[in-house]
Amino acid sequence: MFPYQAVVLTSFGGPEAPEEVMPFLRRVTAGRGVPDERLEEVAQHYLHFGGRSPINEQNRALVAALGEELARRGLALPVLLGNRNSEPYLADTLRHAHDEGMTRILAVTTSAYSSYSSCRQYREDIAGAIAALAEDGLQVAVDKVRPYWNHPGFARTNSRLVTEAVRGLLGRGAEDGATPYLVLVTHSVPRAMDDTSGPGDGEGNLYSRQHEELAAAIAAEAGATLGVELEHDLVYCSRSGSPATPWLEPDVNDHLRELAGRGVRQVVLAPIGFVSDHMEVVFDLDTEAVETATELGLELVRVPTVGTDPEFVAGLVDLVIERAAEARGEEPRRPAWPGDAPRPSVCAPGCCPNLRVAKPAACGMD
Ligand SMILES: CC1=C(CCC(=O)O)c2cc3nc(cc4[nH]c(cc5[nH]c(cc1n2)c(C)c5CCC(=O)O)c(CCC(=O)O)c4C)C(CCC(=O)O)=C3C
Ligand SMILES: [Fe+2]
Repeated sequence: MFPYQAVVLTSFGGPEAPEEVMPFLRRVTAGRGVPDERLEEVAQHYLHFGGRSPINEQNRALVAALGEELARRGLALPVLLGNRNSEPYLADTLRHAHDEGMTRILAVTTSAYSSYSSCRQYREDIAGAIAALAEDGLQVAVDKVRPYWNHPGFARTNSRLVTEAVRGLLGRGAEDGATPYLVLVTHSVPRAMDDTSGPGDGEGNLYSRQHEELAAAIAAEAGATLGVELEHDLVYCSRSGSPATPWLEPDVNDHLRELAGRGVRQVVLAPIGFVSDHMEVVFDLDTEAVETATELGLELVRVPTVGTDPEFVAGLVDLVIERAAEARGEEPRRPAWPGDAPRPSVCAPGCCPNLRVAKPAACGMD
């Protein structure tokens, strides 16, 4: 028996028209201490693209790809989309699912790592959606697949995409024979959020450590495949919040300046922190960082995100099957690369805490 009646791709959401931009930004930042100047700046990023984020279309493509891969494995499971910050909202999606008789649902988030923003906040919003239905006497149960930063489907796909990008640059041949420099990039978060990422017992900084570990593994594997010594750094983009609050650094633009100063001429920029080419990627990287690189005379190649890459999609379906086996009380094989420590599918109590207000969170032991 398959324990779930549907999969819900649980994502951030984004605006699709200019008039949706400010309401979206206010919803995302409610109670999060983001200054108005920052909101106006980010509104301009969206308006630069006609007020439309590419994220929803990308999620719809992933929903379709997941449905096809599930069907290919003999699992005729509906795949739904539920967002945290724009339509279709998660609560509405779960309500429709309940109307169709689906009461046990598996969430797959579009976020791979451990931290409050990338894991617990999704769990809080899942709990909020379940509570909204419960107010109307409707019961749904939601489980979630584990954070998949080190699931081979995500990690190895990133590694292959980086390898292909570096190979492309090597093929063109730098006149001085220099190897391109690999810069891996993810969303910055407040230092306090990173410090508390993970389950307390000496495991803080899980967010930055997971990225560091994957970045090093990719650099080593791509270098070995191509027979070159590939230097790499992990950097951060999309810093928000108050300028007085410390966030993870270095910023990608500052780092490109430093690399150019050290004589680097070619950079491969790999957004390993994101699963699709959404606004952070098309603005903060493809617009802003590309502009910085151009000013510096750096050649920059941006690696694609995993998107709907078949190896990534197959990995997500593997995770669905793994979680279903766990729900049946079995002990499935839980592959991990890099390392040998897959994250638990049910989060530990107090994992990646909300540092502002205590809120109920689903898919965990608290
Ligand atoms: C770790 C992380 C991810 C990766 C994990 C994941 O994917 O979830 C992520 C993804 C995303 N973040 C997104 C958009 C925004 N994030 C903001 C603000 C913030 N993000 C934070 C963290 C993260 N964010 C944090 C700590 C803040 C500060 C406010 C707060 O403490 O919550 C703001 C407010 C304005 C600003 O200041 O930038 C916006 C508009 C979009 C949608 C893009 C699109 O529309 O295409 C996506 C996928
Ligand atoms: Fe964000």
